[in-house]
Amino acid sequence: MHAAVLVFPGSNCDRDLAVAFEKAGARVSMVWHKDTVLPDGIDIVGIPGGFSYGDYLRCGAIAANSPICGALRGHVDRGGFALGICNGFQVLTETRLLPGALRRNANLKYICKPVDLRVETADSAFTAGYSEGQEITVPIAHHDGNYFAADDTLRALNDQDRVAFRYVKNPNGSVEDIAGVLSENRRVLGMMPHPERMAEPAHGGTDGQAMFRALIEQLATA
Ligand SMILES: NC(=O)CC[C@H](N)C(=O)O
Repeated sequence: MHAAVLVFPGSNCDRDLAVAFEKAGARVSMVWHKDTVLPDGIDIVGIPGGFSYGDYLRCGAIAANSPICGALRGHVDRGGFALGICNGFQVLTETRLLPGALRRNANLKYICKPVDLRVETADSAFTAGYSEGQEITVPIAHHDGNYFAADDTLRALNDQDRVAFRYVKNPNGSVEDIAGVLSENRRVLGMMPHPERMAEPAHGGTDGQAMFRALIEQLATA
C-alpha cells in the first residue's frame, strides 16, 4: 500500500501521519504543496494537521487552492481514498470534497486535550477495525473544529450512515456532536481528532492504531 502525505507550509502533523502509515505497513511519499501530480500508484492521500499557510483567511482555504489539491481532487474523482485529519479535514471541506464547514470553537479558544469518541459506523475502510458504538480516546488540538452543516446535509449524512465519529462530550460546539464524516462513496474521511497521535504505546494510548491497520488491510483488497 502506497500512501502520499501532503505537506503545506505550516503543516505540523505530516511526519506523525507518515509514521502512523509506515508502522501499519504502508510505503509513504511526502508530497509538497507546489507539486501538481501525485506519485504513480498512490492508494491513499493523507492530508495532515497543522496550520497550513498560517491559518490565514480561513483554516484550509488557501491550501484548498494550492497546486497539489488539483491532483487530490483528480485522485478522489477517480475513486481514490483520502484521509484528512484536523487541518486536513478543514482542507477537505474547503475543496468541497466533504460537505459542511469547520467554524471557530464555540468557546473561541484553542483546545488541546484527549477526547472520547463514539464510533458511529464500522462500514468504511477507515473504521472497519472498530465496532459500531465502540468508544475510543484520541486527542484534539484545534481552534476551528466546530463542525457545521445545513439541515439537508445532516439528513443525508445520517440517512447514508456517513457520520464516522461523534464526540461523547462535545468540546467545540459541533452540530450533532459530529467529529468526523465520510464521503458518499465512503472513500474520503475527514475528522478533527488526531488518530495518528494515539497510534503507539509511547503516545499514551493506541486507539488510533486500528484505523491505520484497517486501511492497510482493506486497501490491499479494494
Ligand atoms: N492541529 C491542527 O491541525 C489545527 C487545525 C487548525 N489550524 C485549527 O487550529 O483549527
